[in-house]
Amino acid sequence: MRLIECKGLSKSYGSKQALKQVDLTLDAGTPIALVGPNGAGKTTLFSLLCGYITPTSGEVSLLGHKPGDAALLGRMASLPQDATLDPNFDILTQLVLFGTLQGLSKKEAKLEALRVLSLVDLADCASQKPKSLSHGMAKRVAIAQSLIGSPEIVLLDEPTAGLDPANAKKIRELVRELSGKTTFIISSHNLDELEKLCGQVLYLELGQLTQSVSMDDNQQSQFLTLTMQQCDSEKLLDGVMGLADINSIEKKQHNEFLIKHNSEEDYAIESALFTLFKQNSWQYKAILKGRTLEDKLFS
Ligand SMILES: Nc1ncnc2c1ncn2[C@@H]1O[C@H](COP(=O)(O)OP(=O)(O)OP(=O)(O)O)[C@@H](O)[C@H]1O
Repeated sequence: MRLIECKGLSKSYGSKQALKQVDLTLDAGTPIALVGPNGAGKTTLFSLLCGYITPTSGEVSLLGHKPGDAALLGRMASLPQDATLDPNFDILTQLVLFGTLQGLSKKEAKLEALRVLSLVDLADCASQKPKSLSHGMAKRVAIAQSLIGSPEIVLLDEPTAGLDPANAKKIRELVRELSGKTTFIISSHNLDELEKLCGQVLYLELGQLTQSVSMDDNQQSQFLTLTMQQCDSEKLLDGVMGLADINSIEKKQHNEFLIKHNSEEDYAIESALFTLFKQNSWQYKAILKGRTLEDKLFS
């Protein structure tokens, strides 16, 4: 069964068309990224998938059901960008309530609430009220809430925005760890993060789905992205072009170069590069097989 299917999905707010004829088919698996400039329609698409708003035209289904259908209770969840907690109740009480709304008994809901809080390292805060939490902690509680009942689909809108680097890393690890059972769809502006986490990247622009990029292409493609610590750029461009099986090398940004080659053996190219670096006493920082997500989307 398809995880998510959209056919000709459109949404207008008055005269503003936020989403235009989006056709989309997603299957369960590695996390899927949703990227696009401000105002591209990402939140609108998430809101349609959650059933918070209805389409102007077109169809959308999740696990074979319409958004908001009772059959999806406990099978899909979302972390909205502006998720807020009720200031009057402690964290545990709020999470237990969400568990019981999914059909768990009070006892089961309490165990589940504590389980998801420990996933985000906040079990110690269970009895605290939201006002005593930092912004990042509140965000982690909201992520915990979306994990109640181990849903098959979880939509995360900017899950690591505002989190410190250590906590952002923990959330990425958590998403990776839970990805066998849950398919995460993550809207974010952080391309580095999405590149590390996601198997597929959807690009929305002016309400239209303009690109769907598979990160697995990296393994097959004959590209290397080279980031140098220090080097003479002109000399590097000439030096690399002088190696066997090189089609082109392009400077992408400061100390970052994209190499296209026609060798079946990445290893042969890599070893020729290392020899070149040694001859010139250049230090490299990273060699990535394939192109960066930024390069795939914007060039
Ligand atoms: N309730 C609304 N009423 C009128 N226009 C809206 C409404 N919600 C969104 N829009 C408009 O629809 C378009 C898409 O907005 P949306 O919030 O879906 O974009 P987004 O990709 O999530 O943006 P961001 O990255 O800034 O969060 C924008 O032009 C926005 O101004």
